Amino acid sequence: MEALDYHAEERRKAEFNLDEMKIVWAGSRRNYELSDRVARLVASDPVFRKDNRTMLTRKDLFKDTLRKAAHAWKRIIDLRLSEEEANMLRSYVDQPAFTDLHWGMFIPAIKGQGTSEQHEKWLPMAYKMQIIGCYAQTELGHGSNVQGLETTATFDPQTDEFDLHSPTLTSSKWWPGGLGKVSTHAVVYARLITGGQDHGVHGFIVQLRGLDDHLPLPGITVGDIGMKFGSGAYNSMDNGLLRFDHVRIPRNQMLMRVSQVTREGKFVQSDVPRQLVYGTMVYVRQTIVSDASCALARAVCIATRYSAVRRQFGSQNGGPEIQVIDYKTQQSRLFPLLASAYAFRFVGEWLKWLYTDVTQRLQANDFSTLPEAHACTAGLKSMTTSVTADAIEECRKLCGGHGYLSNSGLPELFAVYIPTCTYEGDNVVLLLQVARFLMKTVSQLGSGKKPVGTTAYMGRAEHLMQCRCEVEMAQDWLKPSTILEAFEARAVRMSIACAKSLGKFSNPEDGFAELSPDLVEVAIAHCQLIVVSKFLEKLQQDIPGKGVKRQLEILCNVYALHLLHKHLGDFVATGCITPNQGALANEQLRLLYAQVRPNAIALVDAFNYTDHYLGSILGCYDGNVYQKLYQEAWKDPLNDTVVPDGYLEYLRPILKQHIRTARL
Ligand SMILES: CCCCCCCCCCCCCCCCCCCC(=O)SCCNC(=O)CCNC(=O)[C@H](O)C(C)(C)COP(=O)(O)OP(=O)(O)OC[C@H]1O[C@@H](n2cnc3c(N)ncnc32)[C@H](O)[C@@H]1OP(=O)(O)O
Ligand SMILES: Cc1cc2nc3c(=O)[nH]c(=O)nc-3n(C[C@H](O)[C@H](O)[C@H](O)COP(=O)(O)OP(=O)(O)OC[C@H]3O[C@@H](n4cnc5c(N)ncnc54)[C@H](O)[C@@H]3O)c2cc1C
Repeated sequence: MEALDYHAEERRKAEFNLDEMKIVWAGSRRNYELSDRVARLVASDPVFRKDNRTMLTRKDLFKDTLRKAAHAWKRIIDLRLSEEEANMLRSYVDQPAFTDLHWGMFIPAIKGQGTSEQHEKWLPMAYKMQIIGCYAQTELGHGSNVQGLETTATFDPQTDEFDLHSPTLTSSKWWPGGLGKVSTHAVVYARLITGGQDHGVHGFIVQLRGLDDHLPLPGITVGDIGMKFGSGAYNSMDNGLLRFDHVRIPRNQMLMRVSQVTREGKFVQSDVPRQLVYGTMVYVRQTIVSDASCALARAVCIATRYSAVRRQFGSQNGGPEIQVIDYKTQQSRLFPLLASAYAFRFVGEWLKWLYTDVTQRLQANDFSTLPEAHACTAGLKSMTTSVTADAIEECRKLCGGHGYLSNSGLPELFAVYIPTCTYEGDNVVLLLQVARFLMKTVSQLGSGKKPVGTTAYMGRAEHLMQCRCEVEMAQDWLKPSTILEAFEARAVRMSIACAKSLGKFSNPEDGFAELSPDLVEVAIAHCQLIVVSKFLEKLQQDIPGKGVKRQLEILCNVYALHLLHKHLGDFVATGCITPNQGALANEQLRLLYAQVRPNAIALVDAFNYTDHYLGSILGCYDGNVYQKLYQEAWKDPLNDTVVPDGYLEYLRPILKQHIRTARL
């Protein structure tokens, strides 16, 4: 007998070819097929079960993580999975683990900052997981201010070694994932000191634990920093603390691509910019943008499917009540998030291209695009994670009371996701980096140096400062060039206004500090422009499949116009549009929501998430929500007994006392 599909009617309404949309979402047919195969592999494996995760104690959760990581590694070896498939498998296992840092930061740090000899020595061991590494940069006293780190690595020419030391309490390494209980090695960031001179922060490969007994090596104190936000969630990760008491490592364990220390103890700075020491962060920020689209898509998939099942009010003549997805307020909260998931997917694709391009240039000693790559990765990491974190919470509210249940999947998704706003660079700190880059670009506008890449629009500042939006009717807002010009004009006008205000300060740094809230807004406007423009560029491509391009055009317009509506103050105050044109944009937005509505379920089906990965009763594919919620409730350990533990000690005496009091 065929299983019931509560969404069948919704699926029939779709006006586009779902299979083709799945390919667009995955990036290519090949990606789709790989990802689909790996997702099913994980979903069908009982070791990767995760429905009981939030009930586990920290110790049990951690052991479960080790078990899953070991099993994942076995599957990767047995099935001879490629690096790409292995990464997919780890992400579908969906449990933060030391392996994220080993593959995601330790190996990239060695690859990006190590010499070829260091690659030859360390990478084969790391690839085979004969050593496991983490990325130990942040300290108890400093995270954002990397140049303020206190751990020292002092060169001793007598022994040809570095002496690693934690001189103060605040110099203790604090937060690195995988450090607390697992890593045998770390790339440690410390101040390099030679001949009494401080050369700033550099990376060093340091062994932390014995490879036979896993015990900390002499001079090393290491442990876990404790429970974090939420149940389950990021508590599967052993974020750690680490102190060095004059730990000795050989000279050749300093990562020496950017600068070197000779046998005599001479510090040599190569032609490579010192910012390359920060290269791993650029790499990870880029991956975080793609991950944002996945997390956002996941929350939106849950909220959309549930909104189609849930009915409240409006029954007529005893007929069914209204599906909550048909309420305009629900649509105006949900559909912009759906559009944002697609928008972040495409900007993530583009950012991956940008990162690959800058990496190839760096290999050829062309460092010209590094500042832009830094600004784009920093800004988009910040913007996409902030939006996604807020969106997950919004999706929880969109699911009403049931969204608050752990088995909706949303509380744990929120808890696991929100630290992305902090790690790999606090989002405000990163936006200020973007603002610096923009102010520098504006200051060079008169110099004849033509802005390129994502700031090319500033080269048309003269036009953008005085252009007038030509929208007269709601449908005029559907013209891509109209949308793009409005976003460009807003970004350039906000930038130039801030630059002018900065010019009033005698000390530019004082001005930057004073105006930093405005500068953050400028950076956000610029990042939103990037996302809108990359979505529009995507639509220039040949996109096959009945109705697929049309749906993407609708989503792109929803994305852009909801931003315009949300930031109407900016657009009107800078004179880019009139209040009436703002009202027309809102009118058009309502019409667009009506066009999204029949396609909503199919648009989230296109993410191709398995029920295992979604981990949500409210978001399950067949929509059989109520029966599953009811069955699940009985699985809670509190329901193992009819009368709860503690009744005799604590409840009964009160109840009896109540009876006695009543009798008095
Ligand atoms: C190979 C297999 C791959 C397998 C993949 C496996 C899949 C996994 C996917 C990946 C998942 C990863 C796991 C996720 C979990 C991550 C856990 C989180 C880890 C961490 O949090 S690590 C710690 C991160 N810490 C930070 O981000 C600190 C933030 N602070 C900074 O970055 C900098 O200090 C700051 C604030 C940007 C700059 O401070 P400032 O003091 O002003 O800077 P400097 O004086 O040092 O330099 C100024 C100068 O440099 C430019 N700059 C700054 N940063 C960069 C950079 N990154 N790149 C290029 N240029 C940079 C800056 O703009 C200034 O330029 P000027 O021209 O103005 O001088
Ligand atoms: C779950 C998790 C995992 C992590 N994993 C790792 C890891 O594997 N390896 C590692 O090395 N680190 C790791 N970290 C540390 C992380 O990178 C830092 O916490 C992060 O970079 C933020 O730095 P901070 O904690 O010093 O924040 P702070 O800089 O102290 O931020 C506190 C507040 O001050 C504000 N602020 C700071 N500077 C400025 C400024 N210049 N202007 C305006 N406002 C400012 C911030 O916006 C924020 O509101 C992890 C952190 C978390 C939460």
